[in-house]
Amino acid sequence: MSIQTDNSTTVMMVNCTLNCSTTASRQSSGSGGNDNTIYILTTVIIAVGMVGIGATVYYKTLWEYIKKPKAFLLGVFMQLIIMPPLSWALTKIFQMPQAEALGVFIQGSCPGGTTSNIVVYWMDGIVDLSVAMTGTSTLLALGTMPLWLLIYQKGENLPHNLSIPFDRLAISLAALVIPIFVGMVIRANLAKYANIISKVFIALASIFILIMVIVNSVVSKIPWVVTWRQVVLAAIMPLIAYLIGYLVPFFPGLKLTHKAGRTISVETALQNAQIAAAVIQISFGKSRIIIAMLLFPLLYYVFQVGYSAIFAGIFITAKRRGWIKEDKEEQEEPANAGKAAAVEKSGEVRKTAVEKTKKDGIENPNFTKENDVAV
Ligand SMILES: C[C@H](CCC(=O)NCCS(=O)(=O)O)[C@H]1CC[C@H]2[C@@H]3CC[C@@H]4C[C@H](O)CC[C@]4(C)[C@H]3C[C@H](O)[C@]12C
Ligand code: NA
Repeated sequence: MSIQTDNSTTVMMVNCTLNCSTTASRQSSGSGGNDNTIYILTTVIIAVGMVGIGATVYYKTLWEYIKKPKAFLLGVFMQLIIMPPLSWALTKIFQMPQAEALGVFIQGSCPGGTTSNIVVYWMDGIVDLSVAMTGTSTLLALGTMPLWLLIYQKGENLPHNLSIPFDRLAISLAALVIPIFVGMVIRANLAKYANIISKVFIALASIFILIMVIVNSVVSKIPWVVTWRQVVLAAIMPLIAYLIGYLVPFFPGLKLTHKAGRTISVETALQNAQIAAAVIQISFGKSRIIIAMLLFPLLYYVFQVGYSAIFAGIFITAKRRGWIKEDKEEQEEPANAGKAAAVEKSGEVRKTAVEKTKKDGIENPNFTKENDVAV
């Protein structure tokens, strides 16, 4: 059994090596001349958001998470090792037709979405940890994505050579790492402005990403063919990912905090939909079967952001009403140790403020507020 396609596409796909992937993407933009503009605009907006995210990250805290890598490796493991087989299993359970199933698997084998950093910020998770996980999973995806897709191609007997858009994966990585670095430099050197910059930039990016989702979807001339299986899978896949991402950290030996669990949960569920769309467009841009695949990343993106908004809403409300109290164990998070160390080092804050920071387990943005008050 093979994917239904026309001969010219098969020839193109077979001949298509890594080098021609850019050409293929240019050719495929016939189906939507605005695709490159859309891509560049979206990338710039995300980069702006990532400067904001970077401005909440204190380099020492980030380093603490990388030095004690239990939580951060678990997130990367969930993202790169658990999600692909999970997506495969779901396509089997729902007996998805081959082309549609491939779209789902491509989405499942993608690295963590950069949107996770923003969601973790709204959800009062550990942004530093999220940044470490997204960065690492995007970097490692340069290797794991081709590997998973190769395994899938062999296992499912697919006739095509799937093209991995290494250039776009690299751009995705750069658009993540460089702006976060810029933001971290702001935090380290202009601590007074870091708070306002992070708030404004993250808010701007959140609003503009939403606008982009709507505008992009309308402007691109993709035929809107969606099957019920795609909708069902896009609806349950992020939900299952959220659930296992939340439960796994409670595994007896792991002893991770609720906050870390929440962060890993978001990181597991939020997949990079842009990369998935790029893999599909570059590999199948000229083929009619692209219709059966391309809308899945859009659906997945809409659902993952939708769930995130709902969970963040519930969480924030529960916290405001005092239904949720962070555990005592939260104090032992390396984040707080790092922040407390930062406070001590700055020497501008009285000992009591240090104690309070430790006690409350305050996150970075608040820490500066604390700092400002105390100075
Ligand atoms: C704006 C969104 C991602 C924003 C974001 O935050 N990106 C960071 C990476 S991450 O995804 O968070 O990890 C992206 C994610 C999926 C995209 C659709 C995919 C199908 C289709 C492809 C066509 O070429 C253009 C129109 C099209 C409908 C696309 C519109 C828009 O571009 C969408 C919604
Ligand atoms: Na992240």
